[in-house]
Amino acid sequence: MSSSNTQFDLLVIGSGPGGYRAAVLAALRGRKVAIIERQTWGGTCLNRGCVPKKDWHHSAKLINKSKGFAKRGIVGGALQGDMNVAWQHQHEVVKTVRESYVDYLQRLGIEQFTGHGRFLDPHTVAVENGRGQTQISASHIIIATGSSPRMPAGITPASGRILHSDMLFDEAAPTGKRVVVVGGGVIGTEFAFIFQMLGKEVTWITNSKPLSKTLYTPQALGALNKALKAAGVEPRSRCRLESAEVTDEGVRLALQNGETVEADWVLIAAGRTPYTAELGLENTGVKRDAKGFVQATDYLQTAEKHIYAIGDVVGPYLTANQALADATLAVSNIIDGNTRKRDPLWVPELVYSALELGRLGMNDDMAEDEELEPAVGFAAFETSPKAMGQGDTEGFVRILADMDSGQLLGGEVIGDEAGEIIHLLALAPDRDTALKWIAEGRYNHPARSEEILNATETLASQWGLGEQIFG
Ligand SMILES: Cc1cc2nc3c(=O)[nH]c(=O)nc-3n(C[C@H](O)[C@H](O)[C@H](O)COP(=O)(O)OP(=O)(O)OC[C@H]3O[C@@H](n4cnc5c(N)ncnc54)[C@H](O)[C@@H]3O)c2cc1C
Ligand SMILES: NC(=O)c1ccc[n+]([C@@H]2O[C@H](COP(=O)([O-])OP(=O)(O)OC[C@H]3O[C@@H](n4cnc5c(N)ncnc54)[C@H](O)[C@@H]3O)[C@@H](O)[C@H]2O)c1
Repeated sequence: MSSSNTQFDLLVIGSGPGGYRAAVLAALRGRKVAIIERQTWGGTCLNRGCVPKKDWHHSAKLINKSKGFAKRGIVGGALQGDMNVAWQHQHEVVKTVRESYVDYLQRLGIEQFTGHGRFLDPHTVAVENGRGQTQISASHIIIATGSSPRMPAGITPASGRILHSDMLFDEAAPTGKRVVVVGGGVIGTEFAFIFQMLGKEVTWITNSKPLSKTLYTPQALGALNKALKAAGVEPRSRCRLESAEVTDEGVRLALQNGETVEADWVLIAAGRTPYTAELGLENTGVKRDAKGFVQATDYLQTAEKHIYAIGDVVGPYLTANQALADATLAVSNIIDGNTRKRDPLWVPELVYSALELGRLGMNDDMAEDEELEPAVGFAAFETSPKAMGQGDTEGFVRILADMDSGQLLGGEVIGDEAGEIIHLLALAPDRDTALKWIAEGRYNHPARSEEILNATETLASQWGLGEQIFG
């Protein structure tokens, strides 16, 4: 056993978007920081989540768009996908990003420990790897250990055949054309489209309508369904997977309605659970809830005042965007005292499928529940000169504002580049003046982002909010 005598200001356990960002922010503010990672640096998001998924989504979009290339004068026919090459491409991208992440940590003087972190007592964490144990002490500790895939009861993963999303990227590309995707949540909705575009024959099994548990409006989900259908992807809703067995030819899946589906491989996307295995929380006062999430206040402080927890391990909002927002908040609360509360509704959420869907803030039902009167500002991409030139006019911007004050209540951006455009709503200095800020902005023309301004204008022209927003 070796032992580090170094005392750190901050120790971060886990190097996903939450942990990585927290370490960087604390170092930028002059703190002495250490970070521990048990697996691959960068966590789920970089190695087996957002980053490789976006790489594939971009390829899927190009293939989908290529159906309309001929009428633009781009000849050669529609494009086709190759999953093996696509797998290699994301792998190279992830490797390059990972190297630059590790390099940045080094340049900031953040001490990196590779191994499994386990609390020995509330201020000491042991890092264990094949070479022995190091003990690290710190005044403050952030738990950022993320989550892992959940398999439905009785279903066991099997390499190349019965996969969860981690296996998709941690193992070689699965082979075979007949693919089943199980789950109508975010991963199911994204990968059913991606696999279909990469040349697979996708059967998509969902036990409820896709994304039905999210806050997207019926209009947004309707636009997504239309785009999925046009791409040849349709869910078989009200189907529940009961069992999956590996056969000589692939997998055999039994559904609750009595049907059997044969395929080469299946991706199971049935949710994720917080990861706190062997973390030694029993040696601290940190508590978990009934689902295993680490309990933390709105300041992200646990029952041990010097231990904070962020990202997926706190839940219930399992996005990199939330983990990044949490990191900013936890570091600020540690350094400046508890001044900032978690505000998940205002962290943008995105889905990358046959359409990009982005949203933040309240939806109509939530606004009405709060007894607010929402005015709806709307602009469709079908009249955007940029979108027309791109031949990509699906989708819209929809903004909710308070009828009296013009305060921003929430918004949706549906369509290509939603993940970029949504920042105009997310970065406004405050919600009272957000739409004024948009109204007074300077824009590049023609651009898809201008539809945010056009939707804001309809709040004035149709709802009489001209003075509040443009005055
Ligand atoms: C397929 C897929 C696609 C996704 N796409 C998106 C997207 O487009 N946009 C988005 O916002 N979100 C996306 N997500 C969600 C996003 O990846 C997660 O919400 C995010 O990674 C959570 O960040 P985190 O820092 O909390 O934890 P993680 O990224 O899970 O990182 C936690 C890290 O802690 C390490 N760790 C755990 N225990 C220990 C220990 N005891 N000692 C040392 N290290 C430990 C783990 O090895 C891991 O590297 C996606 C997820 C998946 C699965
Ligand atoms: N773009 C993003 O931000 C992004 C992308 C991917 C994943 N994520 C996060 O990762 C997490 C995990 O994603 P996910 O899609 O696995 O989870 P999810 O919780 O979003 O959806 C799981 C789905 O699986 C269904 N399901 C469960 N058991 C089933 C069964 N036996 N048969 C059929 N369907 C079944 C559920 O009804 C649900 O629709 C989510 O919380 C999500 O926020 C985010």
